Amino acid sequence: MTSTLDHPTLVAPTSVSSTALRVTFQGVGRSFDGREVLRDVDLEVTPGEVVAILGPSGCGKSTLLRSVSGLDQPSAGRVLIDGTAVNGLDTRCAVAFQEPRLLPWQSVARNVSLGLPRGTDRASGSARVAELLELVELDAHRDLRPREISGGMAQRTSLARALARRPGVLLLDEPFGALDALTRLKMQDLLLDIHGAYPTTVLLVTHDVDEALQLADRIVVLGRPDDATAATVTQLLTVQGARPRIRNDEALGRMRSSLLASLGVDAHRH
Ligand SMILES: Nc1ncnc2c1ncn2[C@@H]1O[C@H](COP(=O)(O)OP(=O)(O)OP(=O)(O)O)[C@@H](O)[C@H]1O
Repeated sequence: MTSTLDHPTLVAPTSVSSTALRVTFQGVGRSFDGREVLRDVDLEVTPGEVVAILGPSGCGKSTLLRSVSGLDQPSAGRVLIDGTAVNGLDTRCAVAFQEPRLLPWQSVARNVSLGLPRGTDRASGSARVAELLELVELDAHRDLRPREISGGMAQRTSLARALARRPGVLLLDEPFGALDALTRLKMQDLLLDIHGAYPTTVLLVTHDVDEALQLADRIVVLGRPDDATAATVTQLLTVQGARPRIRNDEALGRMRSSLLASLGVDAHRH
């Protein structure tokens, strides 16, 4: 990778600003074909907060995230953004997935511009794209096509595209899950820089306990209590300490062990 992410000092472009929005889950439940996946999820995410969602595979993390963007509708309860119920695709949110989902025949810059709100005029659109490319350190690579860039660069393009519309809520579904370990750590640092420059509300689904501990203000654990058939919030933890956090900090280590145990993993083996 040819980026300068090894030097993560970032000067926030002054015009990158947004209104971070509150997200409220009220008794959210979801069943598919009569099979209950989620039940009674209640959670309040404050504006500008970073909340990580952990839980065993298939417990409904992505489904919960999709209910915020309107990509999926709960069968019970509701999701509110800034006090208004989500009803269909919600333009206050932007989503980034594990796969960057870039258009292969378009340049990096053009892919980012696809995230601009409809009706953005040409001049402010290209200024916005230039700002975002600088933010994710891709300004030197703006004319390359997706096949010419690394997985990490593609994921940075996807993040920039998600930020293009200045979302009040940024939804990240395993955004770094397909990246190698080193790129993943750099992307976590970059996400903190992005959040510093652009302090929107972030909901992050991850399988990685360390990633959650590094990035989140709070961690939500979804699970099925006492052999219940559906998952709900089984733990809600506040992560202490300003970010970036020291990765081998003792208190974080204790939290890590307890999270791994609650996910059914023996911390001594990992
Ligand atoms: N559109 C759908 N139709 C039917 N079943 C679905 C649909 N979407 C999700 N499911 C089911 O709901 C359950 C939860 O899926 P979801 O993808 O939300 O879990 P997850 O916790 O994100 O999983 P993973 O960690 O493996 O990504 C799974 O059993 C899945 O098969």
